[in-house]
Amino acid sequence: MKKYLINSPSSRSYTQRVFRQVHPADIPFPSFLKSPKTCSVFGVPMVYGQPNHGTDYGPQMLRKFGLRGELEELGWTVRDNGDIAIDPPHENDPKPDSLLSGKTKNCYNVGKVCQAVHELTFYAASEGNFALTLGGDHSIGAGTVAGILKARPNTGVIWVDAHADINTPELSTSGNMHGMPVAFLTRLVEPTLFPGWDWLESTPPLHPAQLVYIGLRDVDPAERKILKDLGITCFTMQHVDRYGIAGVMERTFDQLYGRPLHCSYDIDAVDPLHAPSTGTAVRGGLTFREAHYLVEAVSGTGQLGSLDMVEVNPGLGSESENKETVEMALALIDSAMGSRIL
Ligand SMILES: NC(=[NH2+])NCCC[C@H](N)C(=O)O
Ligand SMILES: [Mn+2]
Ligand SMILES: [Mn+2]
Repeated sequence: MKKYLINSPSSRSYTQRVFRQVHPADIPFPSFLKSPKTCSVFGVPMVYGQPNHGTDYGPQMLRKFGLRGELEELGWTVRDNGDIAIDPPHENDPKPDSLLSGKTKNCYNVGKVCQAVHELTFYAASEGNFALTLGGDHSIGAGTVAGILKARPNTGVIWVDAHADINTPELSTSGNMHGMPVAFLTRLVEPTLFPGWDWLESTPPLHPAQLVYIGLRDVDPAERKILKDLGITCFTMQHVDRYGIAGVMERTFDQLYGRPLHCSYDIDAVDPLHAPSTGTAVRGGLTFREAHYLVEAVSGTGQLGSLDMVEVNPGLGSESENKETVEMALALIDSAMGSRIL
């Protein structure tokens, strides 16, 4: 019998491995990745899913702070595909019928960027590569996850975020599309109603049972209802308090057992004390160690095949805040890719 209840007794299998494994060499190699282990890196300097400048500097800053060298040190063959070209939205871009579909800022632009991104992650994953996507704002998660699902349809998605990003255009109060990718992925939204999004129909929908949230603490009222109606597993910050991050990870792996894993890490899941430079910071987030343990545990399952690091905005804060945020994001990528203390 499948267990989706967060309080169900643990199957232990993942957990035992998580605690046994302390060295990257001990992490079991996912059967769906080729050898030598190869990481395809995609920069997606996207800003049009939200109102701030600066998320477009995310990819180049992560590279500048030493991404490639650190991945290579962890034993990865790195294929850095550079940044994808993103055209700004144009006033002649097709617009959805607003009566039918509510508010979507830059709908066509975001859709087209996600289409390009889904082709990249699909291709990388089909070749047996690890797909590492550097954002950019979180609207691109609709693209990364859709492409991964096309290549590995039974993938389990761990959405690490202060926010649920599951607003539908109808219900969104901001109209910012970085608050909507999960609604598109789970098909709460009919892709053909939205110009730029028809390609999504060629990808498998994300089933609610394939999705787990960790770190939530700022959920809109309409999102709360959706999460409840769909029965999506949410580990809010209150659950982190209650079970501890290790308990949350155990429960996550119980639900997603046996699936390849994708982790979509919004840096705003981390407490603003450690990652202040992000557009929608919310206090009361993951501590430095909780944020790391989360990805160490995911990596320790030996099932992680793709990762997004998004919403790093090195243009928002002071110089030291920006540096701290980029360093935090980079350290989290390292942990997800196999870095351990000992
Ligand atoms: N990826 C993010 N940081 N999303 C923030 C979303 C905030 C809010 N729920 C909205 O829909 O606008
Ligand atoms: Mn997000
Ligand atoms: Mn967020």
